[in-house]
Amino acid sequence: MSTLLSLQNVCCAYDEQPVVQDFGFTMQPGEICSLLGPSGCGKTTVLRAIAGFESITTGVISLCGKPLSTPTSVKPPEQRQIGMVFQDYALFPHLTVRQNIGFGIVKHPQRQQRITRLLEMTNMTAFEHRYPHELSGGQQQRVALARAMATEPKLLLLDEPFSNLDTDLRRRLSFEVRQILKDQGISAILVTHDQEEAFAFADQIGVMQQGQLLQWNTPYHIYHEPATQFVANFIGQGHFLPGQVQGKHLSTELGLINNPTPHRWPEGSPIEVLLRPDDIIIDTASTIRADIIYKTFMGATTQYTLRLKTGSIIESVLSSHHDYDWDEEIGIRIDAQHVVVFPAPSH
Ligand SMILES: Nc1ncnc2c1ncn2[C@@H]1O[C@H](COP(=O)(O)OP(=O)(O)OP(=O)(O)O)[C@@H](O)[C@H]1O
Repeated sequence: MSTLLSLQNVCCAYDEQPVVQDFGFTMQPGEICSLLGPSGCGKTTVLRAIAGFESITTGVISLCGKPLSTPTSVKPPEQRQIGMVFQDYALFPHLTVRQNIGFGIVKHPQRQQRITRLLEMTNMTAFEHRYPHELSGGQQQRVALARAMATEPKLLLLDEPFSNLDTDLRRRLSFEVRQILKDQGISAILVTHDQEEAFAFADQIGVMQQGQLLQWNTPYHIYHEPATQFVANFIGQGHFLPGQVQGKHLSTELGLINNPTPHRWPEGSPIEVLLRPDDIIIDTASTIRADIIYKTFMGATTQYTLRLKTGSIIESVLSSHHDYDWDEEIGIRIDAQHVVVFPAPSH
């Protein structure tokens, strides 16, 4: 399959101040990706460079093998066959839903049929004669999506499109939009700082920090095999427990753990093991004891914050059928499928 989008060694700067550095990834047709990272890390700048609103200082951005941006040439946004959906919907207030959707396809030979199809696809047929101010936030975002899809772009760029909506609607709409994109085979890049949204929406996720791409992989691999400590901390919950390399194992205060990379560090090297809440289970017979210092009931599960005898803090998530009390001492053990280890930071 030929590559849809490729970024190679892309750098972007504002007033000669670099904000995106040596950025690179590729996307296949039909893929949905997400750029995830803390505020100010450069997500929107990358998206705007792909759309053609920002120039690049090094590297190349190509679509279907043809360069869109190089440091010396920038194809204008309207010639890129790339659609964009923004956080604030950006609908035309004086146009109806139908007119908004049809705005970019005035010369389309089957304009009315296409609009009707897009109205159906986004479940907005009943609202076609309304104006944007007569719509809810979720409905406005559906119209913005239909308008962006009207021109049949090769790629859709979604810049925090759900962030103005309340949590419940955000989850539902992002699920719906993913279905529409997948049904239509439309490729998309979602920019978000909400990791749950990125996990639910994207086939591939790029985690960014300070203008750099730290890891580009599936949500599963990003969660279970984070490439750096920053990714491990940023994604999901978890605590690092200190330990040492001991043969094929890692020696920790929770006992010996299988070392997934036994040849990586010499015997005795200080390391840190990432333990996710689902890696720690209750075992009443265990000699490893921990005190419950905090407990959060979450419906189907309860999350316990546990203090080990050394003072280290870890977390455990359990079915809420079990109900342990604050301050209760419980037996625990590790049941980790994916052990993530980093060298201990040198102080
Ligand atoms: N027009 C601009 N002029 C100068 N600096 C800018 C401009 N736009 C963004 N920046 C800076 O570039 C960096 C990256 O900004 P960007 O908007 O790409 O980050 P982001 O990851 O999308 O952030 P957020 O999640 O808060 O939207 C930030 O430090 C920001 O202050």
